[in-house]
Amino acid sequence: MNEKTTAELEHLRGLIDGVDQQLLHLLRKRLDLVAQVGTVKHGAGLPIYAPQREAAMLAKRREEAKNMGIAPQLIEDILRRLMRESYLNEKDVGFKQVKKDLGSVVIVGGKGQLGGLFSQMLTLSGYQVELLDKDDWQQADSLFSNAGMVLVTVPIAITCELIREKLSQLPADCILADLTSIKTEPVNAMLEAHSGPVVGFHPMFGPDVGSLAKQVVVVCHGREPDKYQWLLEQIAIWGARIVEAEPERHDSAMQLVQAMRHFSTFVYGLNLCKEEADIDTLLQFSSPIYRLELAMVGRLFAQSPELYADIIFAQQDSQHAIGDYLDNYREALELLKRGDRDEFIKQFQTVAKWFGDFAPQFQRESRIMLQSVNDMKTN
Ligand SMILES: O=C(O)C(=O)C[C@]1(C(=O)O)C=C[C@@H](O)C=C1
Repeated sequence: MNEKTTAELEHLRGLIDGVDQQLLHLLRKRLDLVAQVGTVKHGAGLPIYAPQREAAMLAKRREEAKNMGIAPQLIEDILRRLMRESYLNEKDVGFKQVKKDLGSVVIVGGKGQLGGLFSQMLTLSGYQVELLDKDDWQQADSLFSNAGMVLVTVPIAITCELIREKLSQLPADCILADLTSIKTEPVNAMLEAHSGPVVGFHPMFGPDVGSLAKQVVVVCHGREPDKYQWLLEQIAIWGARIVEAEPERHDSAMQLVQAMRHFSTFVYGLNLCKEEADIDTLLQFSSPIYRLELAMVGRLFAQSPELYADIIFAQQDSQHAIGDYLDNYREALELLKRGDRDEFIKQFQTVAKWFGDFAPQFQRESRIMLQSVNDMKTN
Protein backbone atom coordinates (compact mmCIF):
# COMPACT_ATOMS: atom_id res chain seq x y z
CA MET A 1 0.00 0.00 0.00
CA ASN A 2 1.41 3.41 -0.87
CA GLU A 3 1.27 6.36 1.53
CA LYS A 4 -1.65 8.03 -0.23
CA THR A 5 -3.79 4.90 0.00
CA THR A 6 -2.90 4.46 3.67
CA ALA A 7 -3.83 8.05 4.47
CA GLU A 8 -7.11 7.82 2.55
CA LEU A 9 -8.05 4.58 4.26
CA GLU A 10 -7.20 5.98 7.68
CA HIS A 11 -9.34 9.03 7.04
CA LEU A 12 -12.33 7.00 5.86
CA ARG A 13 -11.99 4.49 8.68
CA GLY A 14 -11.97 7.36 11.15
CA LEU A 15 -15.29 8.55 9.68
CA ILE A 16 -16.70 5.02 9.92
CA ASP A 17 -15.65 4.88 13.58
CA GLY A 18 -17.57 8.10 14.12
CA VAL A 19 -20.71 6.68 12.50
CA ASP A 20 -20.42 3.48 14.58
CA GLN A 21 -20.13 5.58 17.72
CA GLN A 22 -23.28 7.46 16.74
CA LEU A 23 -24.93 4.07 16.31
CA LEU A 24 -23.92 3.21 19.88
CA HIS A 25 -25.58 6.39 21.17
CA LEU A 26 -28.71 5.54 19.18
CA LEU A 27 -28.68 2.02 20.60
CA ARG A 28 -28.44 3.41 24.13
CA LYS A 29 -31.40 5.66 23.37
CA ARG A 30 -33.41 2.74 21.98
CA LEU A 31 -32.61 0.52 24.98
CA ASP A 32 -33.76 3.27 27.37
CA LEU A 33 -37.05 3.65 25.48
CA VAL A 34 -37.54 -0.11 25.48
CA ALA A 35 -37.00 -0.15 29.24
CA GLN A 36 -39.82 2.42 29.56
CA VAL A 37 -42.04 0.26 27.32
CA GLY A 38 -41.18 -2.67 29.64
CA THR A 39 -42.39 -0.73 32.69
CA VAL A 40 -45.65 0.27 30.98
CA LYS A 41 -46.27 -3.33 29.86
CA HIS A 42 -45.41 -4.66 33.31
CA GLY A 43 -48.04 -2.35 34.83
CA ALA A 44 -50.67 -3.34 32.29
CA GLY A 45 -49.82 -7.07 32.24
CA LEU A 46 -49.08 -7.06 28.51
CA PRO A 47 -46.92 -9.77 26.94
CA ILE A 48 -43.26 -9.01 26.21
CA TYR A 49 -43.66 -10.20 22.63
CA ALA A 50 -45.92 -8.04 20.45
CA PRO A 51 -45.99 -9.80 17.03
CA GLN A 52 -48.33 -7.31 15.33
CA ARG A 53 -46.22 -4.33 16.37
CA GLU A 54 -43.10 -6.17 15.17
CA ALA A 55 -44.61 -7.05 11.79
CA ALA A 56 -45.89 -3.50 11.21
CA MET A 57 -42.59 -1.95 12.29
CA LEU A 58 -40.48 -4.28 10.14
CA ALA A 59 -42.68 -3.68 7.08
CA LYS A 60 -42.35 0.10 7.44
CA ARG A 61 -38.60 0.07 8.04
CA ARG A 62 -38.06 -2.29 5.08
CA GLU A 63 -40.00 0.06 2.84
CA GLU A 64 -38.06 3.08 4.11
CA ALA A 65 -34.77 1.22 3.67
CA LYS A 66 -35.65 0.41 0.08
CA ASN A 67 -36.38 4.06 -0.63
CA MET A 68 -32.97 4.96 0.81
CA GLY A 69 -31.09 2.40 -1.29
CA ILE A 70 -30.46 0.13 1.72
CA ALA A 71 -31.13 -3.62 1.51
CA PRO A 72 -34.43 -4.21 3.39
CA GLN A 73 -32.99 -7.42 4.86
CA LEU A 74 -30.21 -5.39 6.51
CA ILE A 75 -32.59 -3.30 8.61
CA GLU A 76 -34.73 -6.38 9.32
CA ASP A 77 -31.69 -8.31 10.61
CA ILE A 78 -30.62 -5.40 12.80
CA LEU A 79 -34.11 -4.81 14.22
CA ARG A 80 -34.68 -8.49 14.93
CA ARG A 81 -31.39 -8.61 16.83
CA LEU A 82 -32.39 -5.46 18.73
CA MET A 83 -35.76 -6.92 19.61
CA ARG A 84 -34.03 -10.01 21.00
CA GLU A 85 -32.21 -7.59 23.29
CA SER A 86 -35.55 -5.98 24.19
CA TYR A 87 -36.98 -9.32 25.32
CA LEU A 88 -34.05 -9.76 27.71
CA ASN A 89 -34.19 -6.20 29.05
CA GLU A 90 -37.96 -6.05 29.42
CA LYS A 91 -37.83 -9.30 31.36
CA ASP A 92 -35.74 -7.79 34.12
CA VAL A 93 -38.42 -5.20 34.93
CA GLY A 94 -40.56 -8.12 36.08
CA PHE A 95 -44.02 -9.27 35.02
CA LYS A 96 -47.56 -8.68 36.14
CA GLN A 97 -48.65 -11.32 38.65
CA VAL A 98 -51.85 -12.85 37.29
CA LYS A 99 -52.76 -14.85 40.39
CA LYS A 100 -52.31 -12.90 43.61
CA ASP A 101 -53.68 -15.36 46.17
CA LEU A 102 -51.91 -18.54 45.13
CA GLY A 103 -49.79 -19.41 48.15
CA SER A 104 -46.30 -20.63 47.39
CA VAL A 105 -45.03 -22.48 44.33
CA VAL A 106 -42.91 -25.51 45.21
CA ILE A 107 -40.58 -26.56 42.40
CA VAL A 108 -39.56 -30.17 42.86
CA GLY A 109 -36.14 -30.43 41.20
CA GLY A 110 -35.87 -26.65 41.39
CA LYS A 111 -32.10 -26.73 41.49
CA GLY A 112 -31.93 -28.19 37.98
CA GLN A 113 -31.54 -25.82 35.03
CA LEU A 114 -35.14 -25.83 33.77
CA GLY A 115 -36.43 -25.61 37.34
CA GLY A 116 -34.10 -22.63 37.78
CA LEU A 117 -35.52 -20.87 34.73
CA PHE A 118 -39.14 -21.34 35.87
CA SER A 119 -38.18 -20.30 39.37
CA GLN A 120 -36.70 -17.09 37.94
CA MET A 121 -39.76 -16.34 35.77
CA LEU A 122 -42.19 -17.01 38.63
CA THR A 123 -40.15 -14.92 41.06
CA LEU A 124 -39.99 -12.06 38.51
CA SER A 125 -43.79 -12.28 38.44
CA GLY A 126 -44.12 -11.87 42.19
CA TYR A 127 -44.77 -15.48 43.26
CA GLN A 128 -43.20 -16.96 46.34
CA VAL A 129 -41.08 -19.85 45.07
CA GLU A 130 -39.67 -22.67 47.19
CA LEU A 131 -37.15 -25.11 45.76
CA LEU A 132 -37.22 -28.73 46.80
CA ASP A 133 -34.38 -30.95 45.70
CA LYS A 134 -33.36 -34.48 46.52
CA ASP A 135 -31.41 -33.44 49.61
CA ASP A 136 -34.24 -31.44 51.21
CA TRP A 137 -37.08 -33.96 51.43
CA GLN A 138 -37.27 -33.50 55.21
CA GLN A 139 -38.85 -30.08 54.50
CA ALA A 140 -41.31 -31.43 51.95
CA ASP A 141 -44.40 -31.72 54.19
CA SER A 142 -44.14 -28.21 55.57
CA LEU A 143 -43.53 -26.74 52.07
CA PHE A 144 -46.43 -28.68 50.54
CA SER A 145 -48.85 -27.59 53.27
CA ASN A 146 -48.65 -23.95 52.03
CA ALA A 147 -48.35 -24.76 48.34
CA GLY A 148 -50.76 -23.34 45.77
CA MET A 149 -48.86 -25.16 43.06
CA VAL A 150 -46.31 -27.96 42.92
CA LEU A 151 -44.23 -28.04 39.74
CA VAL A 152 -42.28 -31.22 39.03
CA THR A 153 -39.10 -31.00 36.98
CA VAL A 154 -36.94 -34.01 37.78
CA PRO A 155 -35.27 -36.49 35.38
CA ILE A 156 -37.84 -38.38 33.28
CA ALA A 157 -36.69 -41.75 34.59
CA ILE A 158 -37.84 -40.92 38.14
CA THR A 159 -40.75 -38.55 37.41
CA CYS A 160 -43.66 -40.99 37.62
CA GLU A 161 -42.30 -42.84 40.63
CA LEU A 162 -41.71 -39.57 42.47
CA ILE A 163 -45.22 -38.34 41.65
CA ARG A 164 -46.81 -41.57 42.88
CA GLU A 165 -44.70 -41.95 46.00
CA LYS A 166 -44.21 -38.38 47.16
CA LEU A 167 -47.05 -36.24 45.81
CA SER A 168 -50.21 -38.07 46.84
CA GLN A 169 -50.89 -35.97 49.96
CA LEU A 170 -50.98 -32.45 48.53
CA PRO A 171 -53.66 -29.96 49.65
CA ALA A 172 -56.86 -30.70 47.66
CA ASP A 173 -56.93 -27.38 45.77
CA CYS A 174 -53.17 -27.32 45.04
CA ILE A 175 -52.29 -27.40 41.32
CA LEU A 176 -50.01 -30.28 40.37
CA ALA A 177 -47.99 -29.61 37.20
CA ASP A 178 -44.89 -31.00 35.52
CA LEU A 179 -42.36 -29.98 32.85
CA THR A 180 -41.38 -33.46 31.60
CA SER A 181 -40.61 -33.84 27.91
CA ILE A 182 -42.94 -36.81 27.56
CA LYS A 183 -46.52 -36.38 28.66
CA THR A 184 -48.79 -39.46 28.68
CA GLU A 185 -47.32 -41.27 31.67
CA PRO A 186 -46.51 -38.24 33.86
CA VAL A 187 -50.00 -36.74 33.32
CA ASN A 188 -51.61 -40.09 34.17
CA ALA A 189 -49.39 -40.44 37.24
CA MET A 190 -50.37 -36.94 38.41
CA LEU A 191 -54.08 -37.67 37.86
CA GLU A 192 -53.77 -40.87 39.92
CA ALA A 193 -51.74 -39.32 42.74
CA HIS A 194 -53.71 -36.09 43.17
CA SER A 195 -57.45 -35.41 43.13
CA GLY A 196 -57.16 -31.64 42.52
CA PRO A 197 -56.16 -29.60 39.43
CA VAL A 198 -53.56 -31.26 37.19
CA VAL A 199 -51.73 -29.95 34.13
CA GLY A 200 -48.71 -31.11 32.11
CA PHE A 201 -46.30 -28.79 30.32
CA HIS A 202 -43.48 -29.36 27.91
CA PRO A 203 -41.36 -26.28 27.33
CA MET A 204 -39.99 -26.67 23.80
CA PHE A 205 -36.67 -25.01 24.54
CA GLY A 206 -33.54 -25.45 26.60
CA PRO A 207 -32.91 -23.69 29.89
CA ASP A 208 -30.36 -21.31 28.31
CA VAL A 209 -32.89 -19.28 26.26
CA GLY A 210 -32.61 -16.11 28.36
CA SER A 211 -36.17 -15.04 27.61
CA LEU A 212 -39.36 -16.97 26.84
CA ALA A 213 -40.37 -14.53 24.09
CA LYS A 214 -41.48 -16.46 20.96
CA GLN A 215 -40.77 -19.83 22.61
CA VAL A 216 -43.40 -22.58 22.60
CA VAL A 217 -44.84 -24.28 25.67
CA VAL A 218 -46.99 -27.35 25.03
CA VAL A 219 -49.82 -27.80 27.50
CA CYS A 220 -51.64 -31.10 28.15
CA HIS A 221 -54.79 -30.56 30.17
CA GLY A 222 -55.31 -32.89 33.10
CA ARG A 223 -58.15 -31.80 35.39
CA GLU A 224 -60.00 -28.57 36.35
CA PRO A 225 -58.48 -26.27 33.72
CA ASP A 226 -60.35 -23.24 35.13
CA LYS A 227 -58.14 -23.51 38.25
CA TYR A 228 -54.89 -23.12 36.29
CA GLN A 229 -56.08 -20.83 33.48
CA TRP A 230 -54.16 -18.01 35.21
CA LEU A 231 -50.92 -19.95 34.68
CA LEU A 232 -51.48 -20.12 30.91
CA GLU A 233 -52.07 -16.35 30.95
CA GLN A 234 -48.91 -15.90 33.02
CA ILE A 235 -46.84 -17.93 30.55
CA ALA A 236 -48.28 -15.86 27.68
CA ILE A 237 -47.22 -12.67 29.50
CA TRP A 238 -43.69 -14.10 29.61
CA GLY A 239 -43.92 -14.02 25.80
CA ALA A 240 -44.32 -17.74 25.08
CA ARG A 241 -46.93 -19.27 22.82
CA ILE A 242 -49.12 -21.96 24.35
CA VAL A 243 -49.84 -24.97 22.12
CA GLU A 244 -52.50 -27.35 23.42
CA ALA A 245 -52.08 -31.07 22.72
CA GLU A 246 -53.41 -34.44 23.79
CA PRO A 247 -50.60 -36.25 25.68
CA GLU A 248 -50.59 -39.17 23.21
CA ARG A 249 -50.42 -36.90 20.16
CA HIS A 250 -47.61 -34.92 21.80
CA ASP A 251 -45.64 -38.06 22.60
CA SER A 252 -45.92 -39.53 19.12
CA ALA A 253 -44.74 -36.26 17.56
CA MET A 254 -41.89 -36.22 20.07
CA GLN A 255 -40.68 -39.60 18.85
CA LEU A 256 -39.73 -37.93 15.60
CA VAL A 257 -38.88 -34.48 16.92
CA GLN A 258 -36.89 -35.56 19.94
CA ALA A 259 -35.97 -39.19 20.39
CA MET A 260 -35.06 -39.83 16.76
CA ARG A 261 -33.48 -36.43 16.23
CA HIS A 262 -31.25 -36.80 19.30
CA PHE A 263 -30.48 -40.41 18.53
CA SER A 264 -29.33 -39.71 14.99
CA THR A 265 -27.29 -36.76 16.27
CA PHE A 266 -25.72 -39.11 18.81
CA VAL A 267 -24.87 -41.64 16.08
CA TYR A 268 -23.43 -38.86 13.90
CA GLY A 269 -21.09 -37.85 16.76
CA LEU A 270 -20.30 -41.49 17.52
CA ASN A 271 -19.35 -42.01 13.89
CA LEU A 272 -17.05 -38.95 13.81
CA CYS A 273 -15.43 -40.15 17.02
CA LYS A 274 -14.91 -43.73 15.77
CA GLU A 275 -13.58 -42.48 12.45
CA GLU A 276 -11.20 -40.33 14.50
CA ALA A 277 -12.14 -37.30 12.40
CA ASP A 278 -10.01 -34.23 13.05
CA ILE A 279 -12.47 -31.46 13.93
CA ASP A 280 -9.96 -28.67 13.25
CA THR A 281 -9.44 -29.95 9.72
CA LEU A 282 -13.18 -30.47 9.20
CA LEU A 283 -13.80 -26.89 10.26
CA GLN A 284 -11.12 -25.58 7.95
CA PHE A 285 -12.78 -27.24 4.98
CA SER A 286 -16.33 -26.69 6.10
CA SER A 287 -18.97 -24.77 4.23
CA PRO A 288 -21.37 -22.77 6.43
CA ILE A 289 -23.98 -25.56 6.27
CA TYR A 290 -21.46 -28.14 7.45
CA ARG A 291 -20.29 -25.83 10.23
CA LEU A 292 -23.90 -25.43 11.32
CA GLU A 293 -24.35 -29.20 11.21
CA LEU A 294 -21.20 -29.77 13.26
CA ALA A 295 -22.40 -27.17 15.75
CA MET A 296 -25.76 -28.93 16.08
CA VAL A 297 -24.05 -32.27 16.66
CA GLY A 298 -21.27 -30.92 18.88
CA ARG A 299 -23.66 -29.00 21.15
CA LEU A 300 -25.33 -32.28 22.11
CA PHE A 301 -22.09 -33.52 23.61
CA ALA A 302 -21.66 -30.35 25.69
CA GLN A 303 -24.79 -31.35 27.62
CA SER A 304 -25.73 -33.98 30.14
CA PRO A 305 -25.55 -37.59 28.87
CA GLU A 306 -28.12 -38.56 31.50
CA LEU A 307 -30.61 -36.00 30.18
CA TYR A 308 -30.38 -37.35 26.63
CA ALA A 309 -30.34 -40.96 27.76
CA ASP A 310 -33.55 -40.20 29.66
CA ILE A 311 -35.22 -38.54 26.68
CA ILE A 312 -34.24 -41.31 24.26
CA PHE A 313 -34.82 -44.30 26.52
CA ALA A 314 -38.08 -42.99 28.02
CA GLN A 315 -39.96 -43.59 24.78
CA GLN A 316 -40.00 -47.29 24.03
CA ASP A 317 -42.03 -46.62 20.87
CA SER A 318 -39.26 -44.45 19.47
CA GLN A 319 -37.37 -47.64 18.65
CA HIS A 320 -39.86 -48.19 15.82
CA ALA A 321 -39.30 -44.72 14.41
CA ILE A 322 -35.52 -45.18 14.65
CA GLY A 323 -35.84 -48.67 13.10
CA ASP A 324 -37.80 -47.22 10.16
CA TYR A 325 -35.11 -44.60 9.70
CA LEU A 326 -32.45 -47.29 9.63
CA ASP A 327 -34.43 -49.26 7.00
CA ASN A 328 -34.71 -46.17 4.81
CA TYR A 329 -31.02 -45.47 5.25
CA ARG A 330 -30.17 -49.03 4.25
CA GLU A 331 -32.43 -48.90 1.18
CA ALA A 332 -30.91 -45.59 0.11
CA LEU A 333 -27.43 -47.06 0.58
CA GLU A 334 -28.40 -49.98 -1.69
CA LEU A 335 -29.40 -47.44 -4.32
CA LEU A 336 -25.98 -45.86 -4.06
CA LYS A 337 -24.20 -49.21 -4.20
CA ARG A 338 -26.18 -50.14 -7.34
CA GLY A 339 -25.19 -46.79 -8.87
CA ASP A 340 -28.89 -46.16 -9.54
CA ARG A 341 -28.71 -42.41 -10.12
CA ASP A 342 -32.08 -42.27 -11.89
CA GLU A 343 -33.87 -43.86 -8.94
CA PHE A 344 -32.11 -41.44 -6.56
CA ILE A 345 -33.39 -38.50 -8.61
CA LYS A 346 -36.89 -39.97 -8.70
CA GLN A 347 -36.98 -40.40 -4.94
CA PHE A 348 -35.49 -36.92 -4.43
CA GLN A 349 -38.34 -35.47 -6.52
CA THR A 350 -40.93 -37.45 -4.57
CA VAL A 351 -39.60 -36.07 -1.28
CA ALA A 352 -39.35 -32.52 -2.71
CA LYS A 353 -43.01 -32.75 -3.78
CA TRP A 354 -43.96 -33.99 -0.34
CA PHE A 355 -42.17 -31.04 1.33
CA GLY A 356 -44.10 -28.73 -1.03
CA ASP A 357 -43.97 -25.04 -0.14
CA PHE A 358 -42.03 -25.83 3.01
CA ALA A 359 -38.90 -26.64 0.96
CA PRO A 360 -38.41 -23.11 -0.44
CA GLN A 361 -39.51 -21.65 2.91
CA PHE A 362 -36.84 -23.68 4.71
CA GLN A 363 -34.31 -22.69 2.08
CA ARG A 364 -35.02 -18.99 2.76
CA GLU A 365 -34.87 -19.44 6.54
CA SER A 366 -31.66 -21.44 6.44
CA ARG A 367 -30.02 -18.92 4.12
CA ILE A 368 -30.29 -16.34 6.88
CA MET A 369 -28.96 -18.81 9.44
CA LEU A 370 -26.05 -19.73 7.20
CA GLN A 371 -25.17 -16.10 6.71
CA SER A 372 -25.10 -15.67 10.50
CA VAL A 373 -22.84 -18.72 10.79
CA ASN A 374 -20.49 -17.08 8.31
CA ASP A 375 -20.63 -13.79 10.24
CA MET A 376 -19.43 -15.61 13.37
CA LYS A 377 -16.17 -16.65 11.68
CA THR A 378 -13.15 -14.79 12.94
CA ASN A 379 -10.55 -16.08 10.55
O1 LIG B 1 -43.28 -2.12 21.25
C1 LIG B 1 -43.21 -2.97 22.12
O2 LIG B 1 -44.22 -3.51 22.60
C2 LIG B 1 -41.91 -3.40 22.65
O3 LIG B 1 -41.86 -4.13 23.61
C3 LIG B 1 -40.66 -2.97 21.94
C4 LIG B 1 -40.20 -4.00 20.91
C5 LIG B 1 -38.97 -3.34 20.22
O4 LIG B 1 -37.84 -3.65 20.59
O5 LIG B 1 -39.19 -2.53 19.32
C6 LIG B 1 -39.81 -5.24 21.59
C7 LIG B 1 -40.64 -6.35 21.67
C8 LIG B 1 -41.94 -6.40 21.00
O6 LIG B 1 -42.22 -7.66 20.48
C9 LIG B 1 -42.12 -5.33 20.00
C10 LIG B 1 -41.29 -4.26 19.93
